[in-house]
Amino acid sequence: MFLRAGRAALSPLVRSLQPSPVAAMSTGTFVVSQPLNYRGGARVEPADASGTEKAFEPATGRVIATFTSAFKYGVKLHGALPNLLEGCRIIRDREDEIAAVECINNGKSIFEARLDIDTSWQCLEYYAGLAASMAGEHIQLPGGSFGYTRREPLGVCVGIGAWNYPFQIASWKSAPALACGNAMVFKPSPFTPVSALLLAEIYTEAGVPPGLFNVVQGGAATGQFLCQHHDVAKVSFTGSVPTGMKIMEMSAKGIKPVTLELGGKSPLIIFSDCDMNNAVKGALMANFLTQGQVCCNGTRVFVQKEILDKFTEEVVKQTQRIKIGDPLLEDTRMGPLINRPHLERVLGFVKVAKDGAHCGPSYSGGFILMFAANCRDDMTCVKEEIFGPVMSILSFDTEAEVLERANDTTFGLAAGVFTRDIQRAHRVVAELQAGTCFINNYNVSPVELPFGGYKKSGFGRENGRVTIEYYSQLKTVCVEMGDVESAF
Ligand SMILES: NC(=O)C1=CN([C@@H]2O[C@H](COP(=O)(O)OP(=O)(O)OC[C@H]3O[C@@H](n4cnc5c(N)ncnc54)[C@H](O)[C@@H]3O)[C@@H](O)[C@H]2O)C=CC1
Ligand SMILES: C[N+](C)(C)CCCC(=O)O
Repeated sequence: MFLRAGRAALSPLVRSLQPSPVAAMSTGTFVVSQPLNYRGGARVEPADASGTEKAFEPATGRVIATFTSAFKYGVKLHGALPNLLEGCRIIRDREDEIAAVECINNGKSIFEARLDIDTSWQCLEYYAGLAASMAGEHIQLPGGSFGYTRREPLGVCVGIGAWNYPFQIASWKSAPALACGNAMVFKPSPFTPVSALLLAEIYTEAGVPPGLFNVVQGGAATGQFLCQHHDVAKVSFTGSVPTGMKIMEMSAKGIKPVTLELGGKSPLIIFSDCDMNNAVKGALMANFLTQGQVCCNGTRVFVQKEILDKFTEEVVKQTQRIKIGDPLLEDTRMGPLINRPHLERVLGFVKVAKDGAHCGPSYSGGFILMFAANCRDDMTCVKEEIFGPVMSILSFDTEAEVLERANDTTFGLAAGVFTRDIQRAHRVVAELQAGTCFINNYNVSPVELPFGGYKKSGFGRENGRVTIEYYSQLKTVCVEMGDVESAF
């Protein structure tokens, strides 16, 4: 039975930031006063404002922005390929400032926010390279005739984001969309409306034509409006399964392709021949990034019986060392959950888990961290996505048994295996029903690798070369070099 929590005294940001409109940020002081919709290359108040919403700083509960939701939208395509490399350079230059905004609005630690900004500029850099190498095929046909294919943009793509990786999600969607010659209208989660605006301004500064990347603020109604809009050619969505179903239904009416990055309840399998030190670090990476609010987290940790006690003991030891508190402090590794209703939802799972497993929560304010040992597969905390810092540990005997249990879920986003036996590692991942599998690591995200799910975790991919296919359409050109052989 183990738990650990606490709320550090909120203290001023010690890092000094570059002068900028949002400089000198420290916990409890940051306020955004500029408009949060972005259109035609500038921050604007929408003409068709449908009411205002508030955005909060999770660490203090303070309002940091009051913003206007929008409902009308028109975007023109320019057919210009944007300079993503320059965007990448600006993000790197402004990394500290963007990370601080992300940390304040989301609650994740500044340390982690910087890693997210790294994977964001890496994504722009990657697709800047791919944009120049996009090519079709040349196919020879009888009689000297031939055909070729060309990749063409889809048009205006809509990106709808969740609140857990606000800047990264906006980057992972917009970079491939723009690299393929599309325009994008991005709607962030109303909980985290701020950092997408920084990305929009960076694109403009990088010379991206006005109107190519736009930000529309709002909740479900704005999202629905965008999905149903007749000018929209594609929707890429990151969020929950129930919303994903609605997005697919709406898109089906317009025969629009969708990419769905949805939830998960991923297995992490630890065999007794693993490198224990790495396996424990892997389990922490699989569960506690962004306060556990990560879709691909390996929340069902299956540990082979021989090493269960030792592994559990080590996980507890290292979990107790995680520094919880003010997310803007350099040594903090875990901040608050996104908001109080979400905290209460997570605690609800914990309460139910306590009846069956050896565990227990401890919290104060928005901060909590716990795990449940000796879980059973039928427990609610093992079956349902919690989206919080709650790791469930289960024991197993054999490879065949653990594979069956690992796959016994309607989700299929990610999975992991720790073992020193290379044959077993590949045999096991081949059997795992998950779109993204890790061997001897977890939750690393090289942008060169496609990311996405199986089953109810969605379809389509983000990152990697293949994502070009999700943001473009293939035109086939058939060329006759002889005479027409008419049937008439
Ligand atoms: N697979 C992945 O990459 C990720 C999946 N998620 C999943 O997202 C969930 C948490 O994120 P939330 O923001 O709470 O999810 P959510 O589904 O409530 O909201 C996601 C986005 O959809 C918008 N939205 C809500 N209803 C809509 C509707 N009817 N039509 C159009 N748009 C609508 C929201 O305003 C928000 O921008 C978790 O279940 C998590 O697993 C989160 C991050 C990454
Ligand atoms: C970056 N990573 C792999 C930890 C999570 C990305 C998916 C998400 O948005 O939850």
